[in-house]
Amino acid sequence: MNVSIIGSGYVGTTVAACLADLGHDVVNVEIDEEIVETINAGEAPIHESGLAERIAEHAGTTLRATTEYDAVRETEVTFLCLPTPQTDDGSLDLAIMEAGAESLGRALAATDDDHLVVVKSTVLPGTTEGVVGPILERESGTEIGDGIALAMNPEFLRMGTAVRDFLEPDKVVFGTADDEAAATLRELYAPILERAGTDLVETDIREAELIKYANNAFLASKVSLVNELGNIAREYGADAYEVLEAVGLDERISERFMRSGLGWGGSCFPKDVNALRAGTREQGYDPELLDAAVAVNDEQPRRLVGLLADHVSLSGARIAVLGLSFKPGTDDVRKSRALDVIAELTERGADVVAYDPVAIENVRPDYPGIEYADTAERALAGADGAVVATDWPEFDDLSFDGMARAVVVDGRRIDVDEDALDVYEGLTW
Ligand SMILES: NC(=O)c1ccc[n+]([C@@H]2O[C@H](COP(=O)([O-])OP(=O)(O)OC[C@H]3O[C@@H](n4cnc5c(N)ncnc54)[C@H](O)[C@@H]3O)[C@@H](O)[C@H]2O)c1
Ligand SMILES: O=c1ccn([C@@H]2O[C@H](COP(=O)(O)OP(=O)(O)O[C@H]3O[C@H](CO)[C@@H](O)[C@H](O)[C@H]3O)[C@@H](O)[C@H]2O)c(=O)[nH]1
Repeated sequence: MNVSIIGSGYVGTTVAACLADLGHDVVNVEIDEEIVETINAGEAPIHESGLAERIAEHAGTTLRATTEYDAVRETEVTFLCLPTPQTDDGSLDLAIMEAGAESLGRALAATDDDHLVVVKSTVLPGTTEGVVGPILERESGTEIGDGIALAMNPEFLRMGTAVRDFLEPDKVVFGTADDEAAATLRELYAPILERAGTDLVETDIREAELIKYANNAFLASKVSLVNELGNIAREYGADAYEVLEAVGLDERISERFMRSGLGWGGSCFPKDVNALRAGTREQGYDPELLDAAVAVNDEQPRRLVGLLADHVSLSGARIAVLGLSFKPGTDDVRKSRALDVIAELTERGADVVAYDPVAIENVRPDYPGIEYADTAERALAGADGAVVATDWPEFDDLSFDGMARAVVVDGRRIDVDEDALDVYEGLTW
């Protein structure tokens, strides 16, 4: 099938390379010329395991990139993989989606061929039919349902495992308004759907939109609940990891997403939970549980620094921060809890020296006032205290010998020889 993908970021690039790998002819439409050139040169614009090989194999044959929206006319299906960020008040910002839909609609005005437009970006219920659809109709001069069909196909991939998550998902969700659109999506996804273990959910567009938010709201709230239980465990002098491992043996609960500590960050959970909270309030409903999930999450970095302050006088102290990315396996620092830890430490007068195996250059421009080390050992050398903010595997069994005083507060439960330290505090154990 001939497919176009609008936007070539984490989602768009992954989906394009994987669909090419499944045998489709794919064109990426992207406004960033550097990304376009990178893909056309057979290279990956982002780092994701399994992506570079796929782009190298298919670029120039069944995968290409362009800045020209006209390319969509050579295809039958277009996926919108554009960013849906949050505004300053936390609500969903649709400006980029609207601009993309306008360009797509204008490109489709010059063809009479039937076209299926699939929203893959995360958007609140009603957006696909209430915002994207009308823009497409206005710009193309074609009515939805009479030449242009609309669908919503949310994406559940995680950063760091994007290719595997796309090709081997737990579920695929198609939100469609007509049988033909659903049939097209089934054909496009056939190899993925044939895989044992992939559930297909076929529903209406509004439900598909909400499934994505409900999924992220559930997972983020689960981690916040796990963190609250972790905080409670600590009050009782119990080990939250032992407690929650046992709790997770109940199949109704599941052992996954049970790691308590510093909380959730990244480019999705914070913005999606906030968009859902803001959108829901507009509908007249107070999402109190989601508010509480955010409040618990916001408190964890302060709790971590508070624990350190019990042992180290922070003003003028040299404090090593181990890990900057929002989770291991990525250089993404968007809404990383490590940044909240740094802000809190700095506010309390500490001199921060930070280390991360890959993310330093993404932090440096916004935090020029702190020191950066090129190894964990160098960050620890002479430090009065250390905090673990990201559970990078290389922090397991790290030597803290070089510290002025080995005071370590761990927000992620790494493997540590506690006996070799002066003080070891776990945030939730
Ligand atoms: N990153 C994830 O792990 C993930 C997972 C599932 C769903 N999502 C959702 O998918 C959507 C896309 O997220 P992302 O992380 O891929 O975003 P991203 O910021 O990584 O990439 C978006 C790309 O779109 C391009 N772009 C912007 N305006 C454009 C325009 N008018 N025309 C063409 N290209 C344009 C940008 O240059 C950028 O390369 C969001 O709604 C997000 O919430 C993200
Ligand atoms: O037990 C856990 C699991 C996760 N986290 C934290 O939660 C955040 C998010 O982690 P993860 O879900 O692995 O990362 P993302 O790549 O942001 O993926 C989420 O967000 C994507 C974008 O919407 C969705 O597609 C994915 O399904 C969803 O897992 C990170 O800060 C993790 O450190 C914990 O603290 N404890």
